Amino acid sequence: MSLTTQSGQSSAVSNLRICFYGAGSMAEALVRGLIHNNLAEPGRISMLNRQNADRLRELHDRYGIVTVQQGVSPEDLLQDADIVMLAMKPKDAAEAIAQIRHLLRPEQLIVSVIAGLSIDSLSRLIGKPVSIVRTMPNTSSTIGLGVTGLSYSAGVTDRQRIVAEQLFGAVGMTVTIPESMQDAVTGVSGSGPAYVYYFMESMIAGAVELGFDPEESRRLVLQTFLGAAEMVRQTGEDPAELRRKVTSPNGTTQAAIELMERDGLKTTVMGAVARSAERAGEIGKELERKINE
Ligand SMILES: NC(=O)C1=CN([C@@H]2O[C@H](COP(=O)(O)OP(=O)(O)OC[C@H]3O[C@@H](n4cnc5c(N)ncnc54)[C@H](OP(=O)(O)O)[C@@H]3O)[C@@H](O)[C@H]2O)C=CC1
Ligand SMILES: O=C(O)[C@@H]1CCC=N1
Repeated sequence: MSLTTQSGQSSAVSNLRICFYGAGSMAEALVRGLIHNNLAEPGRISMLNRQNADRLRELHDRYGIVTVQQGVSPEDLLQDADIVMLAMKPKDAAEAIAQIRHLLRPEQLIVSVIAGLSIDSLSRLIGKPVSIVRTMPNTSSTIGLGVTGLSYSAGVTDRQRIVAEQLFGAVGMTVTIPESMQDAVTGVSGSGPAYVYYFMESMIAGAVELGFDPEESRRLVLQTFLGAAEMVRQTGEDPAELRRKVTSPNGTTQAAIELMERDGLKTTVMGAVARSAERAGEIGKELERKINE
C-alpha cells in the first residue's frame, strides 16, 4: 500500500521501515503524528527500549506498531530498518549506541533527537560511515504542530534530506539550520512548550486565587492562549503591537504589565531561553568527554 500525505502527494517515507530506539515521550509524539497524518503505516514502524515491556505493550495496543512482543528480535528490527531513530536520554546514548552499532548499515539513515549530541560525537559512537540527521523536535509533534530543527552530516544525500523533511514535516514545521544553531533551537522551541505550560499553570493558579474553580480557570486560560496565538498567526502583527492594543492607558493591563516589568519577567524568560541553549551545549560537552575517556 502506498501512502499519501495530507496534501495528496505520495510520500518518500511511506515505503520505508522506521525503527525507534527509545520509546519515551518524544518517540511517541513522533509516532502518533506520523500515523495520524497518514505518513507511515504502523506495520512499518517498530520500537525498542531498554527494559520497560509494559510501555512497549501500551504503544503496540495504542498504535499497532511492531515491538519485540510480536516475536521479532531487536536485531532484526534494527537491521531491517531504513531509518533508525535514536530517542533515548543523552545520559543513556553512549551505552545504547554501543549496543547496536554493529547492526547499523551504511545505507541506513540515522536520525537523532538527542539534545546536545553532536553529529561528530554520534559518528564517533557509531564508529563507521553513516548518514546522520541531527534534529531537535518538540512534543507538539503529537498533534502535528511541532517545530523541528534539522541539520545534516556531510554524507546525507538529497533523497535522504527529502525523507527527513517529510518525516518531521508530517508532524509540524521544519527548519533546516546549521548544526551550530541546534542548541539555540533547543532553547527556543525544543524546551519552549514547557515555558508556555508554566505560564499557563501560573495564570490558572491566579484565576483560582480570584475565585474560579480549577476547571473554569483552565478553560479561561486555555482559550486565552489559543486566541492570542491565533491572533499572532492570523493578523501577522507583531506580538508587541497586539499587546499594545490590549493595554489601555492607566488601565488594568498596564497595571499588570508594569508589575511583570518591575519583577523582570521578560529578562527571566530571555534568560531561561539562553539557559536551556547553554545546558544543551553542556550536555554535548559532557557526552564528548565521555566519548574521549
Ligand atoms: N521530551 C521532549 O520534549 C523532547 C525530548 N528530546 C530528546 O528526546 C530524547 C528522549 O527524550 P524523552 O522521550 O523525553 O525521554 P524518555 O525518558 O521519555 O524516554 C527515553 C527512552 O529511552 C529508552 N532507553 C534508555 N536507555 C536505552 C538503551 N540503552 N537502549 C534502548 N532504549 C533505551 C528508555 O527505555 P526504558 O524506559 O526501557 O528505560 C525510554 O524508552 C532525549 O534525548 C531528549 O533530549 C528532544 C526534543 C524534545
Ligand atoms: O529537557 C530536555 O532536555 C529535552 C530537550 C528539549 C526538551 N526536552
